[in-house]
Amino acid sequence: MSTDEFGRVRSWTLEPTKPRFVPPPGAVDAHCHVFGPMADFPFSAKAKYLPQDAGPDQLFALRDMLGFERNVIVQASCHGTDNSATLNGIARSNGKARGVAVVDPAISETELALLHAGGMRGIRFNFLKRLVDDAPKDKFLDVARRLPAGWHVVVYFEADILEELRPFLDAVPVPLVIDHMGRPDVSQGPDGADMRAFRALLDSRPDIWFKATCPDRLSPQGEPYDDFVAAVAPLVADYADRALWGTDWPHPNMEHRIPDDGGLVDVIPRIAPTAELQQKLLVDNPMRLYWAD
Ligand SMILES: O=C(O)/C=C(\CC(=O)C(=O)O)C(=O)O
Repeated sequence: MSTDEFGRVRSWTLEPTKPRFVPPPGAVDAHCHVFGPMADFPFSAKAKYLPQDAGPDQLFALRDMLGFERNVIVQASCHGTDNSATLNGIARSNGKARGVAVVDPAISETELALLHAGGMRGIRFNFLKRLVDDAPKDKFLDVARRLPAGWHVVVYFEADILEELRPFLDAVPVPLVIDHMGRPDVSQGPDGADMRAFRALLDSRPDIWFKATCPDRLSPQGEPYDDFVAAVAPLVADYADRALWGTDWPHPNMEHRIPDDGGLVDVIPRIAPTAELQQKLLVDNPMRLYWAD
C-alpha cells in the first residue's frame, strides 16, 4: 500500500497503460473524482479516508492519455458537502467537465443556483455506511424536490439494501442515476438475483440510468474481469439508452487492489461490443444528462 509520511493513501496507479480500445470522438468519463489538492481544498473532518492529492491536472492528463474528451466529476465523500474542489476541477476544464455535488439537504435555492453556474448538474445521495455517517431519506427527498431544472439525483448503494430503498427511489421526482449498478454480485451471472432485482428497478421507471462501472470493485475474479463482463454486457445491450461509463479514478479506497486505468478502458468493447453501443454509452447518453444546455 502506498501511504505517504502524513498517512495519506494513494489508490491509483502512477503508470496506467495506454488502452487498446480507442473511444469515439467526444467520449465522456462520466464517473471520476478529484481529491484536493489538500492545501487549497482541505478534506472534511468527517472523511472516512485521507487520500493523497489527485487534482484536476492529473485527471485531465489521464483523460487525454485514455482518449477521452470530457469528465463528469462526482464529489467524493472525503470532501463532505464542501464542493469547492469539484467546482475547481470543473472551472479548470475549459468547459470539458461537469459535476455532481454532495449537499447539505438544507441548502438554499441561491446556493443551488451557484452550483448550477459552476457546472453541477446533479446531487449524490450516498448510502454506504463505510463512507457516510447518515443518509436521511426524508431530507434527501426534500432537497430532490428543490433542484434546478434539468438536474438529476445520483444514488450510491449496495445490492443488499435495494429492496429497502425502493419506496425512497420511487419517490425521487427527478431522473435517477445509479452508481455502479447498485453494486450487484456479478459472480451470480447476468440472471442472478442481484441483476434481476436491478432490472426490476430499471423497468419500474424510464428515467433511471446506471453506470456500468467498476469491474475492479465488483469482480471477485479480478482482471480481466470476465465475471463482470458476463453479468454487465446484457444489461448494457438491453438498456443501451440509459447506460453510462466512467473510470472511477482515483479509485477511492482501492489502495489494496489498484486497477490499471487502461485495463478498465479495455473492458468497454467487451460490455458494449458494437460502435452503436459505444457511441451511446460514451457520448450520446452522458451528453444528454450533463450537456443538455
Ligand atoms: O468512487 C466511488 O464511486 C466509490 C467509492 C468512494 C465514494 O463513492 C466516495 O468517497 O464518495 C467507494 O466505494 O469507496
